[in-house]
Amino acid sequence: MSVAPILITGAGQRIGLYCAERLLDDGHALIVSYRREQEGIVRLRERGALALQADLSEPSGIEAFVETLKRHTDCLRAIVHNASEWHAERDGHEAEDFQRMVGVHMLAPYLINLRCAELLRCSQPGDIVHIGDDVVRTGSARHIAYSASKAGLENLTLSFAARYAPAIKVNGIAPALILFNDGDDDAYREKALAKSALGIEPGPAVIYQSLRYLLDNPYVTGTTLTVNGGRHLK
Ligand SMILES: NC(=O)C1=CN([C@@H]2O[C@H](COP(=O)(O)OP(=O)(O)OC[C@H]3O[C@@H](n4cnc5c(N)ncnc54)[C@H](OP(=O)(O)O)[C@@H]3O)[C@@H](O)[C@H]2O)C=CC1
Ligand SMILES: Nc1nc2c(c(=O)[nH]1)N=C([C@H](O)[C@@H](O)CO)CN2
Repeated sequence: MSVAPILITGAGQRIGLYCAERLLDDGHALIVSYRREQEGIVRLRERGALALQADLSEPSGIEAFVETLKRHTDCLRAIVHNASEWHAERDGHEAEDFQRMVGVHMLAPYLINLRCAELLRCSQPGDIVHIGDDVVRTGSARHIAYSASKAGLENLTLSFAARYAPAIKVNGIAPALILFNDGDDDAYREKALAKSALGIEPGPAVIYQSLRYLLDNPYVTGTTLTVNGGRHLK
């Protein structure tokens, strides 16, 4: 097992949980953040991961998480910012949702990157990976605030890559449809699949392949990998 742990946020379910398990399979020590205690977190603990509870939507929760993290480690191999809230515009909740998504998608990566760069410098190299969204390329009529917050995250990739080179590489992954949600009906699924040239729901392995590439490639920084099935071709 490699000594310096990898931190992945939002690892309680779906893509984050899948990538956390694959990192463990590949012999990495692992620290995860979660918001709700779920079966996936129990399983990660059983496999030796350190699980830290955190709500990353507000400054106090983010700072408390960083303080707890630093009590458990003084070295990190990588930080993967995966935690995310995906809200369409909701009447009467626009400002609250906007602030929450800017919090989770921008403020949390911003503060964690600033506060934890010292931990990453013990690894050669250190890596930061932001999980964004291909929707940044076009915007979204139904997820305006979500798309804008992910656009901000994509810009953080450029700024932190410039600030932290050469000791730390900073990159992004911009997925389009990877995994449907349980409540997605057939009509929604058919419409979503038709938006890409490849027309499939690929599942989380394609995100882990992208994460693995970024962790293993010593000559890539300031880059956002598009993993969108060719949506830009339609
Ligand atoms: N699924 C897809 O098809 C696509 C996903 N993406 C991006 O990929 C990443 C993973 O997607 P997916 O697995 O679907 O994500 P989910 O919607 O399943 O959410 C991932 C995790 O984020 C955590 N989270 C949400 N809000 C907060 C918060 N305020 N503080 C701390 N943690 C929080 C949740 O924790 P808990 O469960 O404990 O509440 C959840 O486990 C995300 O960044 C997403 O935006 C981009 C495009 C497509
Ligand atoms: N945090 C999340 N972000 C996103 C999700 C999700 O389930 N959780 N899902 C999508 C969709 O797959 C979209 O890409 C296609 O409908 C986007 N972001």
